[in-house]
This record gives sequence, C-alpha cells and structure tokens, in this order.
Amino acid sequence: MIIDKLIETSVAKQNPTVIGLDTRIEYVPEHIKRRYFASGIDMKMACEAILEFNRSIIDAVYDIVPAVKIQMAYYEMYGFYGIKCFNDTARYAKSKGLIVIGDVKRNDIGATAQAYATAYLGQTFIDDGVAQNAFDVDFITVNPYLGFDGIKPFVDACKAYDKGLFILVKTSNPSSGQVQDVVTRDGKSIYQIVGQLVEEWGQDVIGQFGYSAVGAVVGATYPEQLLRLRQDMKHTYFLVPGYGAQGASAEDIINGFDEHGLGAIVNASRSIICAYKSDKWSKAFKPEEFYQAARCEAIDMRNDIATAMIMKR
Ligand SMILES: O=c1ccn([C@@H]2O[C@H](COP(=O)(O)O)[C@@H](O)[C@H]2O)c(=O)[nH]1
Repeated sequence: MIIDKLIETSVAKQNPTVIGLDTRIEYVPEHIKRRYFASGIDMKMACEAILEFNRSIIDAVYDIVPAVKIQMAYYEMYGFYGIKCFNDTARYAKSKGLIVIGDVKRNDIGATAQAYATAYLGQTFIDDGVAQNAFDVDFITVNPYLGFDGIKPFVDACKAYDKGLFILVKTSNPSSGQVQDVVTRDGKSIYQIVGQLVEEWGQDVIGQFGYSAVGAVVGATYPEQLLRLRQDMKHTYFLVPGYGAQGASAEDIINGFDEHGLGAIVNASRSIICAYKSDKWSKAFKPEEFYQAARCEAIDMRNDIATAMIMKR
C-alpha cells in the first residue's frame, strides 16, 4: 500500500520530511528566467522556467528525501500551462523514485467529489475500454467540510488504485482556530471531531505498519493540538506543514511522531526552495547554485528533526 511505501522510504532515507514545490516565478533565479524569456515573456515560458527550477531541486534532493508536495495553487495561476507544469513536475519526481503529494485540497458534494477523485486518484474514461490517469500523484489533500459523502469517492479511489489522502484536520494558519477550535456541546473541539472521523474513514485501508492510507493534515504551528491528535488518532499518518517559513521548529513538530519515530511527515516549502536567498545560505551559494542551497537546507531540516527526536527520548 502507498502508505507503507511512504513509511518504508522515510525509514530507508532516515528522513521524515517532504519538500514542497510551491514554486513562484519570483523564486526562479535570473539566469534561468533570462533563457526562457529571451523569445517573449508569457505563461508558457514562465512554466518552462518553473519546470527547470523544479527539476533541479528534485535532482538535488531525491536521494535524501522520500517525497515532494506540489502545491497546485501556484500552478493553477498559469492556467493550462501551469497544470501541465504540475503534472510534468509530478512525473519527473516519480521517475526519481519520489512519492508525490498533490496539495490540491479538493472536495464537493458526492457526485462532484467522485469526479475529483477520478481526476487525481483514479482513471478518466475516454472511450470503450480506454482510460488514462489525468494526474500522476500518490496522495492528495482533501477538505473534510462536506462530510462523508464528499469523502467516500476519494477513499474508494484509494482502495481501487492504491492511493492516499491527507485530510485537513488542524491547519497551520493563524486563524485556523476560528472554525477548528470551536468547542461543541460535548466539550470537544471541531478539529478533534474531524480527527475522530478521519480515523473512522480510514479504517478499511490500514497498511502493515498500522497506519491508514487516509492521513491527516495537522499544522506544526499548534504543537499542543498535534500532541492531542497523535494520542487520539493511532492509525492516522500526519502531514505536518508549518516548519521553516511559518515559524515552527523541530521541537514543535516532534509531538506528531509516535514512540517508534513514525506517524508524521513534515513539509517545508519556501525555506527549502528559496534557501539560496536566505541570510543563512546566500553568502555560501550564488543564485546559480540555488539547488545546492536547497539540498543543504533539506539536510539541516532532517538533522534538526533527528536531534529533536533524540532529545525527546
Ligand atoms: O494547514 C496547512 C495546510 C497546507 N499547507 C501548505 O503547506 C505548504 C507550506 O509552505 P511553507 O512555505 O513551508 O510555509 C503550502 O503549500 C501550504 O499551502 C499549510 O501550510 N498549512
């Protein structure tokens, strides 16, 4: 199962992190942009420059990280060309043995959720007996707000096509508590209730390590809630964003792991792909060496988390 593959790859690489490819054209160094923009500046050229940037980042980290997360919002901005760039990036990452998380945060009523599930996880019917994958991703992120009829098509697609989900439970953004921390009549917060539902929704797709292919997104910026959810959601793997650019530290995310050091995969996007612009690395690396800065920062992140884990024991 894909969740087992994620766990095995993280363990083999001794690295429970995922690099986020939230690539804006502003992050692409001038030497790449100059080449693509020589014959005209448009969305197609921008996406070709972004794809080259993404490929270089992937080449620099694929041997040390288990997965990449591609944030669809940054590709949708470029319409048709952006969607192609998203998919080309996903395919390239997979060709390098990486697991690919499509951060697409989809959902709708059951019938439409079915179409989304087909698009991202299943196969699109084209003609009698002919079906193809529209996207090449292993996991996607999903919004739980519509309840189970909006989730079931995604869970069914996970079973049929060996794919996985990360469902939003407690998000990392500053105002997530406005909705997610509201306490209901039975004394539980909304995020705890959603957490319980995610555990239930994933019970038929549990892999050999006891974790389900139906995972949860839990922000690193809320370490207390992360701890509570880790205790309550024994079979749910967490995708933990918020490390790095959003200010969460390795100490903050450590609560997301179980006693075996499993249970969570930590995302960092801007702090890795823009490392070459940072105070920490900009003196050591030229913009032309952006991918080396990304690798160094990815190694530091891995080591930072490993140290925090050892200190916690
Ligand atoms: O609660 C959430 C859910 C998703 N995200 C996404 O993760 C990355 C974080 O990027 P950074 O640059 O490392 O801050 C981004 O794609 C978000 O859309 C999240 O941050 N929090």
